[in-house]
Amino acid sequence: HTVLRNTSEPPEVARALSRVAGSATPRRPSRRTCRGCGLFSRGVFPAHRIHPTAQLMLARTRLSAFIPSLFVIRSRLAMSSATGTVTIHQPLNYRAGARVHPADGGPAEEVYEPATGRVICKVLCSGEKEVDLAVQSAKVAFKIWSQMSGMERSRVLLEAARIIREQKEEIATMETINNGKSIFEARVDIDISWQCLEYYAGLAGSLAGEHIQLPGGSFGYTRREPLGVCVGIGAWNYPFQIACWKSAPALACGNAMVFKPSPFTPVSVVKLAEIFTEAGVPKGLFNVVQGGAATGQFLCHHPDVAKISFTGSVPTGMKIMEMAAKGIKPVTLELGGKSPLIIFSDCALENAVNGALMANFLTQGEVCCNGTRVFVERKILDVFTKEVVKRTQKIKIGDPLLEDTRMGALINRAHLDRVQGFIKQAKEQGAEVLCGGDLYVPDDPKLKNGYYMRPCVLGNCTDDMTCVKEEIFGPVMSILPFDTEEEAVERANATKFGLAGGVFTRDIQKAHRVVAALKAGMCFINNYNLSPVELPFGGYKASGFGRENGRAAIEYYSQLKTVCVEMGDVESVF
Ligand SMILES: NC(=O)C1=CN([C@@H]2O[C@H](COP(=O)(O)OP(=O)(O)OC[C@H]3O[C@@H](n4cnc5c(N)ncnc54)[C@H](O)[C@@H]3O)[C@@H](O)[C@H]2O)C=CC1
Ligand SMILES: C[N+](C)(C)CCCC(=O)O
Repeated sequence: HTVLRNTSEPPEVARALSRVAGSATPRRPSRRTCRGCGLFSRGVFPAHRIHPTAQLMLARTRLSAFIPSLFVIRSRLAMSSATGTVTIHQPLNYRAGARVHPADGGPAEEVYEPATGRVICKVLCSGEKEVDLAVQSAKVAFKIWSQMSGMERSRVLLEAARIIREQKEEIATMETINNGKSIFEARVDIDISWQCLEYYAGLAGSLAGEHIQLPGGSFGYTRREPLGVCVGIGAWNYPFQIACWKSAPALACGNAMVFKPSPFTPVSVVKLAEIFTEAGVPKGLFNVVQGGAATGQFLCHHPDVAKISFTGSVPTGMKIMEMAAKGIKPVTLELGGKSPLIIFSDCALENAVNGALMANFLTQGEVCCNGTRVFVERKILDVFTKEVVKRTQKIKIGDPLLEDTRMGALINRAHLDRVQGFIKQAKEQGAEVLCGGDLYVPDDPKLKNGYYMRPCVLGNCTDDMTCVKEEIFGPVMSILPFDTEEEAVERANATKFGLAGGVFTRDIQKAHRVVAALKAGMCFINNYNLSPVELPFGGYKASGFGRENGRAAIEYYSQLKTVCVEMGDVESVF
């Protein structure tokens, strides 16, 4: 019924695509078309009657009208998977369109639920053979996917976005259980994830080259071509979202992907792989290999990998770049930060306080672009600090699956200890703990072994303190007074990092002047930590290079071919 396209690809892709196309283009019945399938009746079937085969279509439509209510039930079930109850038994690798156990690999590693400290599953780290199988499976799918038009790829990505929306509650719940962030935030992450797929679905159909006239009627043109099999390596703070930020532009450009999440958060990305398959990507287009550094190294060294996109720490980023250099592979590096947030005395105070909380305490402070160095103009230092402390003390910590929780548990015991170590050192170096910083033990007995701490505000800070220089990746804000704009900008830039920065002021000229002077890839004026997928995101200096999101990401997942066409004769110099 919905033959909207050429049928040169394998039947499963054709079937999936026509299903997608069919559901994406509802047909309005007209007097001369069949009310069921929308086909022109050719007079054989009177307009008021329904084409017999279309009765099946109508039944399907009625069924799909019923399906949303099934999803509501499913979502409610997902929501009932309370903290401390979930265990995962399914395989966590995904290859050639199915969950699989790795063909080889190292020992199994335990995966925790940060809210309770319980083991929710074990992850089998993939070895060289498994990595190779995943790359080979991606290569096969790449041959099909890269030949499809942008519009065809767009339909599949839109369908994947739709399925994510539909399963949002289930995915967000899993993300909360495995990462420890509040369900409130996890839902936002999943929204940003499907929006990212929608955005690149929108761009896929418009990817094009140029036509350039040359003398004598000759001409040249450029083709924007995919790179091949891309590797995505993710951090644990935004497991599902990072996978979408990488796979959406990669797939829109016609690439295949092998993704390795952090071994701390292996769960939700396999769901994404299943959704891509359900949406109609060729089997093997998006694969998941689980594991840590060793698995990552097999991926980076693989000769058939065309590109590596990495999100993680600066030290690992350096290693990735070294490995990529050996194979002349392009890399995108989204690394850490120690971003400045500059609050001028002419700001709207309440907005600035809200901004400072947004800049520091999302996802328990485990956010790369956090504005953890809060420079406050001395004139408002006291009032600002007092208000920030008051609001920080009110943040509701606890069971991340509860609706009113705003801060859950940190990723694991080792990381919690590390953050605690930074606070201890800050005190030794002369900083004053204005609030929080201590461990938090919830009343609920099942949460006793979770990794909670109270969000912390540090006063009396100076630029040379470790807490001001190093990325803590926890809920710790350092407040630093300043007197002049020049001083604030200079101190803001005095860091090896350059991921983000922010300014709060009512003076628009000052706002633009200051962000223009900040050496950072992502700047905010009068807000912080928003993530519109339309805007490019990425760092300067040690925070990495390449961009995710926005049109800019297309550059990093495609390459340009130039074709020079001679319309005359060849004039040889020989
Ligand atoms: N700029 C950005 O967008 C973001 C940056 N980050 C940064 O990530 C860090 C926290 O995340 P982590 O997972 O602890 O970072 P990490 O660098 O330890 O690990 C990141 C990923 O790299 C893998 N990996 C580790 N060693 C490897 C190696 N030798 N070869 C290949 N892969 C390897 C890990 O298994 C994981 O999947 C923070 O520094 C944070 O700032 C986190 C999120 C976003
Ligand atoms: C979504 N946002 C802006 C809060 C953080 C994104 C970067 C990261 O993965 O840490």
